[in-house]
Amino acid sequence: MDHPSHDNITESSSWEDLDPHEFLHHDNNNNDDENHDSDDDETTSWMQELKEHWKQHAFAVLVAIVATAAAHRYNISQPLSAVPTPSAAPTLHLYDDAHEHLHEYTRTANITFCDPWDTQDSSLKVMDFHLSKEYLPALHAHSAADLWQDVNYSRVLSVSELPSHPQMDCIEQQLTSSSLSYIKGFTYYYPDPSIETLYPDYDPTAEAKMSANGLETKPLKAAHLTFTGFGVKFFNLSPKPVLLFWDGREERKLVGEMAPFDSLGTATTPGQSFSVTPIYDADHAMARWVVTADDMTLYFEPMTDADIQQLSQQEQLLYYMQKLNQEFAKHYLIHARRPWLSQFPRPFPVHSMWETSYIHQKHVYRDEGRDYTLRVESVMPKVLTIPDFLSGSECDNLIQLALHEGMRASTVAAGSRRTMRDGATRSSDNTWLERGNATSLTDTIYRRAARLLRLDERLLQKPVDDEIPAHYHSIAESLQVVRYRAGEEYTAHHDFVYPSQQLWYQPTRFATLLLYLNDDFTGGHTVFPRAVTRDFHDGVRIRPQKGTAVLFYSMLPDGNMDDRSQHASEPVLSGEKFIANLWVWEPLIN
Ligand SMILES: O=C(O)CCC(=O)C(=O)O
Ligand SMILES: [Fe+2]
Repeated sequence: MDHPSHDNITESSSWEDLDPHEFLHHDNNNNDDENHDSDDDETTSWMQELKEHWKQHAFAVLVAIVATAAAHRYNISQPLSAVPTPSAAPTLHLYDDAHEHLHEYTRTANITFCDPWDTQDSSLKVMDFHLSKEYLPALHAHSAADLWQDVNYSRVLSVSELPSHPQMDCIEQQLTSSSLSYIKGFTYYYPDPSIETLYPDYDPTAEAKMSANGLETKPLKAAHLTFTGFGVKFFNLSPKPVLLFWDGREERKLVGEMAPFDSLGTATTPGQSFSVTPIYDADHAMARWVVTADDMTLYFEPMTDADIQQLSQQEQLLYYMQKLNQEFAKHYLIHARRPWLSQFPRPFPVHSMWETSYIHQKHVYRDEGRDYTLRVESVMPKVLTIPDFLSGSECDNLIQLALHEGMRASTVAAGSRRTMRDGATRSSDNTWLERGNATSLTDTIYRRAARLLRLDERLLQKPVDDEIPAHYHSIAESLQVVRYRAGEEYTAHHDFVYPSQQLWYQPTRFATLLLYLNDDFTGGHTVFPRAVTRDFHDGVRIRPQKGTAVLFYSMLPDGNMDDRSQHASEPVLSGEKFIANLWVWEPLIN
């Protein structure tokens, strides 16, 4: 979803820079079009697209308001049991019978400002973090959103007084009863497993004996990876929307639009250049970066203290929510030694994950009278294969269904709300197959997938707006069938999305179930170029086999996105490759 930038490196730029202060004080309403010739370039067409998008967006907000009100009317479910839900404003409860796993879902579920708890999960470790007192209102906003289940913070943002919350009481106690000048919090993080644990039959004593006997030993070390890519996340800490560009040597490409106080992510390699421009003037950059492997979160931060004072109360809150995330990310990086790509606070994944303790670990489960075997291909990232997940005729029928539906050029994400065609990144074509009725092949596959994922199959149903109680929420997309012809590929990318910070439940893709529908072609292997092994510099490569499923997780058990889940489809050399993707979201679909 998050697509890579290309390999050229910008050396000089042919457009001028703009003082961010001009931008902050620019009147969007009057001057939207001032710097545009009417019809001469591509810029004009995507500008029109953007304008169209903003028009549609206004409509989407209206729909959201109506949906929220409708949800309230239908009174979908019980409120949180532990905390009273104030009754004044409409709330969208996330629970119903099919969503018990979401019971007590709260954004701040795994942070505490009171006494830290013991770790229940041995793969997680407790970490502490310190926050400046200026983040108090932002923390308060998150806890209030938890109380109210305020899906898009609209309620939190519309009141001047937020309700009290036990966590906030703990912070107050901390600040009054001790001499702490900062807020001290606790959460868990997922430490990378050590290389020894990936190879449990490795015997270090054998090695010591060998070297004592003068024999050459090969200590267990992670292979040095040749691929240098990673995910970067850009933040717009300004009260206006901006455009993010990738700046190549000869061309610029729009990565997407960043809403005020929001972010955008992409996959890239060290040395790539990016810039931010006003939405009304794509020719003038206000900030530029050349990304390095040390800096994966990049901030467009044009405001002075005086500008911040000028912001409305809501804008200030959004600003400090983003600064809170930035502050937490520093602590996370120190403990976990990887960038924080989620949005703090972010609870752990609510869906279960298969244990991936060591490479080639096996799990067997029984479904409809048959045993299925999962084999761990990689622990970092978590990748498993399931041979014969589909039968040969199921694969053939899926291909036929897709061809009948009609294949169109594949697109990649451009921000959280748009997609675009980018043939250099993803040259395949694809189609979407909806989950059908109980007798259809697609329904069979969704049910089988639900049992593999150990999820209630109702969660994988398409949401039906006018049947709110049972089917309102879904965690699965339609089945995407992809065809790659010779020469076509999908360069290294992540499947997760970077949700807007203004979405309380932070929806993102959690797992990918990738189904190989044929294998009568050459090339087209799936590669995880950042997978840690002792042997391979290219990570882990999986050779497509008809009927085999690949299950991999885009999230880590601590709620962070797994940057190592980056993967690619190598170019097909001859023949045609067909796959199907089933994407599962967490906690709910956006
Ligand atoms: O075709 C493959 O092997 C990978 C496809 C993929 O990563 C995707 O469609 O997101
Ligand atoms: Fe993918």
